[in-house]
Formats: sequence, C-alpha cells, structure tokens
Amino acid sequence: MSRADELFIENCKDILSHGTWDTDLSVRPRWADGESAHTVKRFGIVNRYDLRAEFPVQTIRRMAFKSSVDELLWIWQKKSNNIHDLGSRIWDAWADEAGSIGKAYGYQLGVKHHYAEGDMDQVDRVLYDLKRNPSSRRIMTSLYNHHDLSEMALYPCAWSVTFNVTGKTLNAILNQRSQDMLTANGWNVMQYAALVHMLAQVSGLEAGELVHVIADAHIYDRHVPIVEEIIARTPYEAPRLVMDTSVTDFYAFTRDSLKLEGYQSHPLDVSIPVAV
Ligand SMILES: Nc1nc(=O)c2c([nH]1)NC[C@@H]1CN(c3ccc(C(=O)N[C@@H](CCC(=O)O)C(=O)O)cc3)CN21
Ligand SMILES: O=c1ccn([C@H]2C[C@H](O)[C@@H](COP(=O)(O)O)O2)c(=O)[nH]1
Repeated sequence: MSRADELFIENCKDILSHGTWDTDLSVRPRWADGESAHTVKRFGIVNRYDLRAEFPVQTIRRMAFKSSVDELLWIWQKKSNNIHDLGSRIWDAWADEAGSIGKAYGYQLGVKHHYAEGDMDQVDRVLYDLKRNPSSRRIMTSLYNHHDLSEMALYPCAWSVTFNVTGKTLNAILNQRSQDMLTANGWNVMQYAALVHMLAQVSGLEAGELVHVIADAHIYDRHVPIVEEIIARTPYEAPRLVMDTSVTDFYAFTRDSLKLEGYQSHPLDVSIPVAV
C-alpha cells in the first residue's frame, strides 16, 4: 500500500480519536453558508516520506496531481500571486477583483534580496546554493514575512522549506503551521515531493527524503464523515513518478513534465467543501 495512504490514515485516526475540538472557541474560518468552520486537531505531527522508495500520493481518493503541480509552479516558478496565472479555481475565494491574493506565496518568493553573491530571489538563492554550496546548512525559504502579513489574503500555511544535501541526495523539511487534512494534506505532500524531485534533477542530485512537520493538523467538522469513509478503504500500491529527464533548467518544467504511471485510486463522488 502507498506510504502516503498509510500515514494519512494513521494521522486521521489519531486526530479523530485523540484530537481536541475547538467547538467552544470563536474561530476565523467560515463555511459558504456563514456558519463557523470548527475543527478537531492534533499538535505536532511529523511524517517522513522516502522519495527513493516511492512517490507519495494517496490512492484512497483520486488526487489531482497535475493541478497540485500547477499550483506549485505558480508559486515557485512563476512566483505569481494572481489567480489568472493559475490553471485551477482553488484560490478564487481569496482573490480580489484584480485576481490578486496579496503579498502571499509567489509574491514572497519573487522578492529579490541582497546577498554577498548578488541580488537574488529566494528560489534562485536555493538553485544557486544547491549547485555551488551543497554543504551549506542555510539553504531555505520562508514565506512568513511579518512585515507583509497585513497585505496577504491568507497567511502562508506551508511556509518554509529547509533543503539539505547529503552525499548526492537532496532532502527537504516542509514546515507547515496549519494543515486542513482532507483538502490539502495529500495535495501539499505530493506537490512538495514533486518540488524536491524537480530541484534534485536540475542540480545533479537524487531526491531523498521529504520530512513534513505540521504544527496544527486538523479535520473540519463537515469533513469528518468524508474522512471516515475514505480511511476505511483499501489502499492501492503507489504509482511510479516519470519525469522528463531532458529538463535541466528549473524554469523549463511544465505541469506535463511529471507523470504518474500506473496510478490506481478510489473515486470520490462528493465534492469537498473548503472553509474560507
Ligand atoms: N480551508 C482551507 N483549506 C485549504 O486546504 C486551503 C485553504 N483553505 N486556502 C488556500 C488553499 C487552497 N487550497 C486548496 C483548495 C481547494 C482544493 C481542491 O478543491 N482540490 C480538488 C480539485 C483540484 C482541481 O481543481 O483540480 C481536489 O480534488 O484535490 C485544493 C487545495 C489549499 N488551501
Ligand atoms: O497549502 C495550504 C494552504 C492552506 N491550508 C489550510 C489550513 C487551514 O485549514 C486553512 C488556513 O487557515 P488558518 O486559520 O490561517 O490556519 O488553510 C492547507 O492545509 N494547505
């Protein structure tokens, strides 16, 4: 069975049986009908995915792999904060009339900073260090810029990545302050796993481990029946990730450069409501 399923099932069972509900507290997120979106949560979940063993994609529910890679490229490659540059509608609820989500995600990665080696944005700094300073312990990105929080439609959730080169292997820690388990756990894991594979390929490295650290891992009240249904299913084996190996420049990847070969999954007939 896919390791991504195993961990998701384990995490959700833990949250549902030992989690803490915020039903008695006032909360920020709302459902489309205006009701408060409450959650049950566990604090401090750490999941390790060995990308050498298999690609971490859930099979207990069909995952929109290409769409998740498209969002990742929107943030990391296009460095855009405008939904008109995104292929899906997943950020529509947070965009203004011009399509902007404010100074969040892609905007932060596109800001140039001054370093001793020259002016670069955070992505180019990572690409530079992976090639020229692989022994560095300072290869990391951060979207959580307090100076700009008041101008972000939503504060960054998957907010920091620490890269580490060990031998010829590229490992990464994804730090996430808040995780909507049903909507985005599988989504965030597969897109950041894809990022590690892409960065490894253009840096002459092999993808190693993805460590996912989640501070607040929660399940929304209206998601509980859907989670219960999907975690009772029997997972399939993980598919194989096939990458276009001719790509040597991170900026040349497209959503079609990565494919899942032999992806078997269970269909999900209901649509998942997303709390805004
Ligand atoms: N409450 C909440 N949960 C989130 O996961 C979340 C937010 N808000 N706000 C910002 C982004 C938007 N995210 C989203 C929102 C929707 C889907 C979603 O509907 N995914 C579907 C269809 C994807 C497609 O259009 O292809 C899926 O099946 O994965 C995924 C991530 C993750 N983030
Ligand atoms: O990549 C993402 C983006 C967002 N989320 C979820 C986590 C929370 O449920 C909401 C954000 O609400 P906050 O009150 O700001 O924590 O969005 C995610 O899981 N992954």
